[in-house]
Amino acid sequence: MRIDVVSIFPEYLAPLELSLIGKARQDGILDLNVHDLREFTTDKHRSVDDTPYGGGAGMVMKAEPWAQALSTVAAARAGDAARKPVLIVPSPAGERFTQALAHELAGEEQLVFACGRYEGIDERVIEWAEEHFTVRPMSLGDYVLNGGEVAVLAMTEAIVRLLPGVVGNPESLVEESHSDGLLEYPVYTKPSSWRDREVPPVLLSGNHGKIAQWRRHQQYRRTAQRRPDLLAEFDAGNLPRADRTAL
Ligand SMILES: CN1CCC[C@H](Cn2ccc3ccc(-c4n[nH]c(N)c4C#N)cc32)C1
Repeated sequence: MRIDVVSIFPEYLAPLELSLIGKARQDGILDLNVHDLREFTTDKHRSVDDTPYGGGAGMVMKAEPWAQALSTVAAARAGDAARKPVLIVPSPAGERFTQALAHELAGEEQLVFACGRYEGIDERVIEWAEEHFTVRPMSLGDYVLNGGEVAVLAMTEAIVRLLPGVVGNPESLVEESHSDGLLEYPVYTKPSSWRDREVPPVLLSGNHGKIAQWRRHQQYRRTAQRRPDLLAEFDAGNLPRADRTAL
């Protein structure tokens, strides 16, 4: 997978050199390219913003630097030339980023992220970009950040970790939160007794059927307690009757 990120703060993306994402880059699984938007300006002040038409607080990001940057990225396309790369525009006004979307986007050959700042990017850029990209405004969550970079860090990690060869044990991707519509079960490790708190005995039993049943039940309990909205969506018909009464 190729990922291109355009930002006025390229150093914000430095954490993508670390840990599993960094290893994916070293292993050739991920080709990550970060571009400084100011490299695509032409004035001596390297201007990327200006005052908003219609008035209002703050500044808006100018269209031309973005068009120059995104055209350069589009030209460096990876994979099937007939398939437009996906341009993800982090925005509080975007579709909500979810684990399902992470899986969908992990199937793309190239992703481009446009990190806005100030009050956002001139809307005509989004309209123009449709010629070269499949444009998807996307929100990390229902709260306001100061720009798109934090969202790109989170989205990139959520997507890239799903690529084959990135996570050591692919099994761990199966039972994690949101992978099957439920929250993940609690985990424990040595020592079995810690500050008078014991590991649930079933986990020490060696009975894999009972352990699996206990873990599934914990998933339902946690989801019911912490995210009843998810349980409403989840097909409760999968829930064994004994587990339902215990919720
Ligand atoms: C129009 N608003 C006004 C308030 C300040 C905003 C700053 N900003 C500028 C670019 C930009 C990009 C993403 C996000 C963002 N916020 N929350 C999320 N989940 C996001 C995501 N993805 C925020 C951003 C812009």
